[in-house]
Parts: sequence; C-alpha cells; structure tokens
Amino acid sequence: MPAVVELSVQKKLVALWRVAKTTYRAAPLAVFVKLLNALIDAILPIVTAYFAALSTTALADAFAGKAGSAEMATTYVIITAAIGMVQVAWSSIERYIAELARYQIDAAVSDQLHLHFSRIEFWRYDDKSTADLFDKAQNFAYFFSRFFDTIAQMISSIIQAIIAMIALTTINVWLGAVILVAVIPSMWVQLALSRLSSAHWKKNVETRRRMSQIRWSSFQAKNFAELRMYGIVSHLIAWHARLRDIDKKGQIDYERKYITKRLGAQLFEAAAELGILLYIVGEIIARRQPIGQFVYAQSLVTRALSSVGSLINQYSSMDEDLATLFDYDAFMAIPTGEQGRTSLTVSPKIISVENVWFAYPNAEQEVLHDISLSIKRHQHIAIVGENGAGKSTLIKLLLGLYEPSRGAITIDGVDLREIKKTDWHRQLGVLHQDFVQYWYTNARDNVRFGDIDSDFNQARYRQALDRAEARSFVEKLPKGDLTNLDKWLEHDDGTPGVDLSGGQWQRLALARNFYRQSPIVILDEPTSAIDALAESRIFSHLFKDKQHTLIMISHRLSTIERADVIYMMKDGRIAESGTHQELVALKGEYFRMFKDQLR
Ligand SMILES: Nc1ncnc2c1ncn2[C@@H]1O[C@H](COP(=O)(O)OP(=O)(O)OP(=O)(O)O)[C@@H](O)[C@H]1O
Repeated sequence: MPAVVELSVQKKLVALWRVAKTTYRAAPLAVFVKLLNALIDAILPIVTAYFAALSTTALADAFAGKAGSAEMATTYVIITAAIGMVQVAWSSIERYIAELARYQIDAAVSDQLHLHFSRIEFWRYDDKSTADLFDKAQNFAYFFSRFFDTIAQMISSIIQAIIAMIALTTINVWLGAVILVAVIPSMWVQLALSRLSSAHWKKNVETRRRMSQIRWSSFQAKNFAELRMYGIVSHLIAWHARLRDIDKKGQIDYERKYITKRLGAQLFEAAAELGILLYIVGEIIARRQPIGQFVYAQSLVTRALSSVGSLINQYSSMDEDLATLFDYDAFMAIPTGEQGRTSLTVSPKIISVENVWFAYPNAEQEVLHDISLSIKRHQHIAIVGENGAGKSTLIKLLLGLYEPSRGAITIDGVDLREIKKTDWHRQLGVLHQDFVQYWYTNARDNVRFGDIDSDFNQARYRQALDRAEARSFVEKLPKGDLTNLDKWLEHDDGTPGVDLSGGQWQRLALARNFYRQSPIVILDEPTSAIDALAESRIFSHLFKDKQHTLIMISHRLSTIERADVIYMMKDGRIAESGTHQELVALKGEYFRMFKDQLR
C-alpha cells in the first residue's frame, strides 16, 4: 500500500508557489498574460454590469421624460457594447497565447523530467521506488499546464469575489457580509466532500492501478486471441467491473449522501440572494437607489456567489494534483549519478575484478562472493553457470551499473568508480538478454542506434547485418530495411509494418552491437532465440575476430568452446576456470553440464 500523502494548507500553498515558479521559468510571457487575463476576466463583467445598470437608470429617466437622459442612455449602451467587444478581442488573443503557453510549459517540464532521468545513477533504473516515482512524475508533467490553468482560474475567482463584495459594500456595508455568511454552508459541504473523495482516492490507488493494468495489458487486440482460447475473457471483465465498482461507486455514494446537505446549502444561498434583492427593491421603491441598481446588485450577488463556489471546486479538485506535485519534486530531487573524474580515451589493456562481493540494494543476501578474474585486451572469455549463478550480475558490475559492496573492479589499475562513466561506456558494446526493441521505427534505425553519434556508414552497416545473419530477412521486408517493425504502424503509402520473430529481433540487436565497433564486446545470451546453424556461423565469426575483447555469457556450452578462458560460476562464486579442454579434463561441474548437453 503506497504512503498516503496528507497535505496541509501551508504545504499546498508552497506547492502552488512552486508551480507558478516553474511555469514562469518555462514561459514568462504566458504567466504575465494569464495574470492579466485573470484580472480582465474578473473586472470586465462587473464594469459591464455597472454600465448596464447606468443604461437602465437612464432609460427609466428618459421614459419618465427627464431631459438629457435619452442621450445618456445611448452613450451608456455604446460603452457597454464597446466593453463587450474589448472582451471578445482579448479572449481570442488570450486563447492563442494560452495554447502557446501550454505547449511551451508541457515541453519544458517533460524535457526536464526526461533529462533528469537520464542523469541519475544507473542502479536506480532497477529500483522499484525510483520507477514508481518516475511514473508519477511523468503523470504530473503531463498535466502540468492544465494545473497552471486551474491556478489562474483560482486567481480570477478570488479577484472576482473580492471585487463583487467590495462593490456590494458600496451599496450597503452589510451586503458583502451577508454574502460571506451565505457561502459558508456550501464551502463546508464541498470541502467535506472533497476530503472524503480524496481519502477514497488514496485508499484505492492499488485498485485503480490493477484496473488499468487489466485494461491496458490484457484488453489489447494482440492478447485477446490467447484470452479467448483460455476462456478467461469474462473472468477478467468481471474482475475489472468489480474493481471499477469499488473505485467509482464509492465516489457516487458520497455524492448521494450529500444531496440533502448540498440542497440545504444552496437554499441558504438562494435565500441570502433573495434577501439582498428584496432589500434593493425596497430601496429603489423608497427612491433611495436608482432603478438600474437592481440589475447591478443582482449581477454582483450572482458573481460573488458563483466565484466563491468555483474557487472551492477548483481548490478541492487540485488535491490529487498537488499530491503528485510532491512526487514530481521528490523525483527531481533524486541526485544525479557520480560520473567519476578520470578520463579513459584508449581501449584498456586489462580489466581486473579483485575480490568482489556484491548484494543488491535493499537485499540482505550477497549474490557475488569473492570474485576475482582478469580480462586482457583482445582476450575472449566466457562465463557459464546455472540460472541465478550471478553471471548477469557480474556483467552489471563490469558495466559500472552497480558498484561492488566489497573489493574493486579496475581498468588498467584505475578503480572503475573513478572513471568517467560516459568514457567507459564508449568502450563497450553490450547486448543484454532483455535488449531494447525499437519497434516504432525500421531495421536500419535499430542497427544505426549502435553508433548514433557518427554519420551513417553503409559499408559498416552491411557488414554488421551480415555478421548478425540479419541481411537476408531484412532485405525481404516489404520496404527493405526501411520497413516499420510493427504491424500496426502503417507507412504513408498504406503499406503495413511487419512484426518480427524473437530470433529476428535478436539478430537485429546483434547487428546493432557489431555496428558499434566498440573495443570491448559484452554479450549476455546473444543467440538464445537464433536457430542452431545461424548461431554456429555467428560464433565462428566472433571467435575468429581478434580485434575485440569479448566477454560472453552462454548456456549452450558448445558455442563457447573456443573461448580463451571459461569461468564456471556456481552460487555467486567462480567454481572453475580454464580452457574448454582443461575444464573437461577436470571432470568437475563444467564437464557434467557439457556432458548433459551432449546427450
Ligand atoms: N535487480 C535485482 N535485485 C535483486 N536481486 C536480483 C536482481 N537481479 C538478480 N537478482 C538476484 O541475483 C541472483 C543472480 O542473478 P543473475 O541474474 O546474476 O543470474 P544469472 O546467472 O545471470 O542467471 P540466468 O542464467 O538465469 O540469466 C539471483 O538470485 C537473482 O534473483
């Protein structure tokens, strides 16, 4: 269950101030225009009502035959119309600027967010709480500009309410006070409802999360065939409906329980409005106020009541958003990764793993125990062992994604922690088991992304495709290597994209790695989905190439027979090491695994 954030009024005000500051940095003109708009929105309708009142009074005088009143009435009507036109002209300018501002704010906030995510320490990408925080912060960034709009509306409502009440006070000092008292019950009802619904929202975070997981991950065209074959569709629909009921019906129940209270509060407001209007009518009949004052007072009362009502609605609707603002802040406060200071410009002569122990953050048990090994330039080494032996973890440490709990990894004698990560990663070409599939683009991009900083090199590209055994299938795609790699992604001329098989994706990922031409190649199960003949050709090329240092994990022992050194890992330790022949002669763990695989 996630922690429930309860925000005090003070915290909310701080949060609002932060939103204003961030927005101002992203789009200063927009902030100015929004504030001006809030002011204009608040003042112009009241000024219009004022002139409408003067027109009415002048008209009544003209009707009674008072000299000069007809001219006055005409002048007031023209002024009222002119104000209306100014209002219309302003609203179309404001609309354009608001759109532009929304675009600028959203772009700036989400770019900042992604930039920050690309600078935090690597281990955090594997950390659930960081990933959760990133999701929430992304969510917030998505709604950021809408959020600022709400703040601007709140400012406008406050100004409207204040001006309307001051104007009422000029008619009679007590009228403003009557309005203030009249809105108290509505305020109470709305705030109580918003507290209840906010508590309900927080209580059901997991319910909503599961509901959206069912919707987005299961109710998809590509999954429906399997769901139907297992006969699981109606079960999932019913499950989704139950979760929806918990979430939505709860909210509706609160609304139902408050119907009478809300009605009571509205009747109270209506009674106050009626009281004020009767008072004005009495004053007009007694000739203490001009006839147009009725129009003016009615407009002021309506405005004061409605702006206080919308202010409360806006304030309570921001509860959830304000809570996510703190998540956004918490995410942006995650420190950026230590990069190390020592430069590395040439390919290293020796990588040494020296008595390395390692436990994952927040895990008690160590998964690597006293590992020592060294890898010389252009050497080919293989790491083998059962599932969970610690092979991929060792690779993660070699990449610098995690730091050893004890011991050190050194590059030509310099601790990896001291070396600039970007320099180190430039030396490496890594293919993970769960590599990235850039399915929203074509095969050429999937390979080219191996070295995006250099100009595209056709010869290098062809060679990479050949070595990864990918060329023939890529050439057969409907639009060759420019075919979209997702069947739902249509080309401009209507040609559909294509879905690739698991093995084809793996070949493209290998090609990306080869295209990089990095001095050190690290491959974690690179051919697990590739058929045996292609696999054998790929490995034969890999081991023939003596220009690269090669570090490879493979479960198929026949593929790594030609490695210079094989490290056999068991329970986080190196159990055996040597060449294939030496390990077979040893008749230990490696030999047993090899024999089993030959059967
Ligand atoms: N991110 C993680 N957080 C915590 N524990 C992890 C994490 N990744 C792996 N482990 C644990 O570390 C141990 C070693 O896992 P690792 O992935 O290194 O094994 P492996 O030898 O590569 O296995 P396989 O052959 O299945 O890929 C396992 O017990 C695993 O549960």
